[in-house]
Amino acid sequence: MSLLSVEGLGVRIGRFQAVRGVSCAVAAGECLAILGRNGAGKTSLVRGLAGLLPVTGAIRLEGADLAALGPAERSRRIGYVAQGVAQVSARLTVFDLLLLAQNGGAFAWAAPRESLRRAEAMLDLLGLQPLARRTPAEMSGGQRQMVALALALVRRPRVLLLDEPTSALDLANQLHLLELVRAHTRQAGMATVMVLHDLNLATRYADTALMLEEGAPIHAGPVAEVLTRERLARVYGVDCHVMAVEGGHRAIYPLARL
Ligand SMILES: Nc1ncnc2c1ncn2[C@@H]1O[C@H](COP(=O)(O)OP(=O)(O)OP(=O)(O)O)[C@@H](O)[C@H]1O
Repeated sequence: MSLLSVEGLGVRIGRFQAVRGVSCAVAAGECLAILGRNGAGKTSLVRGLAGLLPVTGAIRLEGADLAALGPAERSRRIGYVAQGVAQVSARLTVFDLLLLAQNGGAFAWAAPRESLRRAEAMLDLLGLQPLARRTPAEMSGGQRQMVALALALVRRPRVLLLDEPTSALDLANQLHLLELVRAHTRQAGMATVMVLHDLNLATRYADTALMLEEGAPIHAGPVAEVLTRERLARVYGVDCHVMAVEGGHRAIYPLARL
């Protein structure tokens, strides 16, 4: 059974139908990449899944209808890291934020030992120990992007939604973050949905992909089947060389705009 399944999903922004007719499923331990051109509806789709935009159709989490869950339960089960790197004004340190996140945002005078342990483990996992006593205002955009992932993961969600999680990261950190996301997804048996513009990162780290065009799905399946030369030409208007590379991955090299 899929951990996350979506059937006939529509997402509206006000009166605008940003997404329509999306059906897909993500198994426990797998990563789905949401792909498509600017304005295709990728962010709207993940915001709909996160409960931040009104949806039609069905979203099921471990077989249960998501609409039946209250907002607190929903946010406990679904971790969401938004697009862009927000300027957080809170004068709280990364460590405090990691404790607060585990408590559903509620302040507690004394954090349980388990929460302290988990916050430490998350700092270690993401290599964020040197930043533990800093506030987000005292960090770079890329560092804040790593912290945003830590804040989502520390709550141990069943579904992780990431909107362009590597947009502010250098080459090494792009790989570091996505390796970590994939390993954590497998190990925790989560379902991860990530919007990615970098098709090479998608072929390397996603198991499956969903390509959107003008709000509608045009292809879904194993990532290698979705990212073919013909489809890239049609969707992006770019002729690409799609090569098999070491590790069984594919590399996509853009040759020319068509
Ligand atoms: N507040 C809004 N009101 C009306 N339409 C909107 C609003 N916000 C976004 N849209 C439109 O919804 C469509 C989908 O936007 P969305 O942000 O989901 O696209 P995207 O695929 O994530 O794009 P990008 O790759 O540029 O981030 C776009 O055509 C956009 O112009």
